[in-house]
Amino acid sequence: MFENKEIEKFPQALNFTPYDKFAFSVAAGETCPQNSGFNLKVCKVIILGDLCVGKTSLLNRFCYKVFDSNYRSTIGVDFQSEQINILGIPYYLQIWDTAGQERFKCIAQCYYRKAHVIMLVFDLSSIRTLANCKNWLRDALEVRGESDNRPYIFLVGAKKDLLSNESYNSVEDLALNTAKKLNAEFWSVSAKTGENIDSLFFRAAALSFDDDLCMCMSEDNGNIQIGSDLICRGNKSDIIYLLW
Ligand SMILES: Nc1nc2c(ncn2[C@@H]2O[C@H](COP(=O)(O)OP(=O)(O)OP(=O)(O)O)[C@@H](O)[C@H]2O)c(=O)[nH]1
Repeated sequence: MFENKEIEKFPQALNFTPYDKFAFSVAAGETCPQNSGFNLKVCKVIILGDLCVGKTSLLNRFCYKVFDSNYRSTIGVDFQSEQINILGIPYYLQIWDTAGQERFKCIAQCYYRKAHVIMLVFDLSSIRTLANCKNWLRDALEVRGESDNRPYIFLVGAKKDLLSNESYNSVEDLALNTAKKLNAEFWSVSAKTGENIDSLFFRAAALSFDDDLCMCMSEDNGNIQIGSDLICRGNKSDIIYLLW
């Protein structure tokens, strides 16, 4: 069931049985047995950042594979739901696009709660918008409920197509520095060319999916279980590694 390259990286995969594949489908809720204890969740992503940095374009490129060079400011908030498949397992990304305009901030903040992923977007060709990312993150974390987990943070440099290699390299250093301070992963993307857009959202989904799967699996004497179903022998981190 696993590719040779995966087995090379992870020899224990040889011990996995065809039942494992079934088990992962069960984990996705396709034929979820009663009391399996697994409830597949949606990954909530919120996209934040200054006016006109490219938030809506990011969403449109990922969900509709289109790019529009005309600018229409977002009013309040908007959202799209996108299904992706991870090893054949359906998983949902609920992506919230917020307005960069200050006057809509209060409205958008109502939607920040329980986010699994925060994407802080800045325009690679406007360094000022990078500096503001820390404020967007501060505001988003402030409205988090006490029981909410800390979301995964992505610092996303948009409009990469507008920069020469030389200017990109100097912005990248600054962005990496900022990402480190914010405990974020830095990604540079272009909604115009599509560069890195799918990879960015797949990465966000993968991290969130890992968490969901980890929560639903239990480990007992080297047996991995979902609810009362034995799915394989090994340990949880090995399985997660195999999935990605
Ligand atoms: N060249 C280039 N232009 C882009 C890219 N992404 C967005 N733009 C342009 O930048 C402008 C603003 O893009 P939007 O996606 O609307 O920006 P936004 O951050 O959603 O703006 P608000 O909704 O007002 O906060 C538009 O004219 C887009 O066409 C990109 O990757 N490359």
